[in-house]
Amino acid sequence: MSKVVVLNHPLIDHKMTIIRDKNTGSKQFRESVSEIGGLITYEISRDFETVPKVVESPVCRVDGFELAKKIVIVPILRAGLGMVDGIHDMIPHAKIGHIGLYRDEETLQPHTYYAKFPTDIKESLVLVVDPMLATGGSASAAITILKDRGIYNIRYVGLVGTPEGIKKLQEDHPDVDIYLAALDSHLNEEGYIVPGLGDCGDRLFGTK
Ligand SMILES: O=P(O)(O)OC[C@H]1O[C@H](OP(=O)(O)OP(=O)(O)O)[C@H](O)[C@@H]1O
Ligand SMILES: O=c1cc[nH]c(=O)[nH]1
Ligand SMILES: [Mg+2]
Repeated sequence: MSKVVVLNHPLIDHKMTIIRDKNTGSKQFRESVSEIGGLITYEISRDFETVPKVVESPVCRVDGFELAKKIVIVPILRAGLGMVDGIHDMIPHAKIGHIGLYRDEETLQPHTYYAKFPTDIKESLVLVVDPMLATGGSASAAITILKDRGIYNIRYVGLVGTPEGIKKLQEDHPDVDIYLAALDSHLNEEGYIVPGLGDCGDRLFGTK
């Protein structure tokens, strides 16, 4: 069974409260989503494998390290895009793939409209990023899209999750560890996370 890590960090909690606040404007919302993406990445990269690397400092030869695996960030469009800059700031050499999915408002089922990945993604550690893990349908479908292409080294990185979403993701993809900034109570009848932060895509892009 996969690991579920709910990050417990004062800066993350502080910024999560900013984005939960309905009075937060779109500029601060966007900036905070991105910054939380960066903070999560710093925390979850503690166990990234490294390999030795020798360099010459201006003074002498020094034994150092570099990341063993390439990293690919795969945001689920649209809302996942909001986390990309913050993650990329932490791992500037990471490449970026994209999966386009939207959730049908009535059935809550995910529909795929786009998928594009770097050519060397199979040898990379893939971070699937999406702020909202609600029913878990979108995250599960995105990971299935990757696995159908032979991509298996995957972690899910989100901001707000629900027990329902975690259960779905763990059942469908027991090999994919789940990292979240917060675990919320439940879904309401419209499939929104309670307390959540509303429609993340709409708040990021001003579409409502
Ligand atoms: O866990 P689920 O029940 O599948 O819900 C979560 C999905 O819903 C939102 O996307 P949405 O469909 O609103 O698309 P958008 O990001 O383009 O607004 C969110 O960004 C997730 O991708
Ligand atoms: O609460 C929710 C659930 C799905 N998608 C969102 O943006 N918010
Ligand atoms: Mg949306």
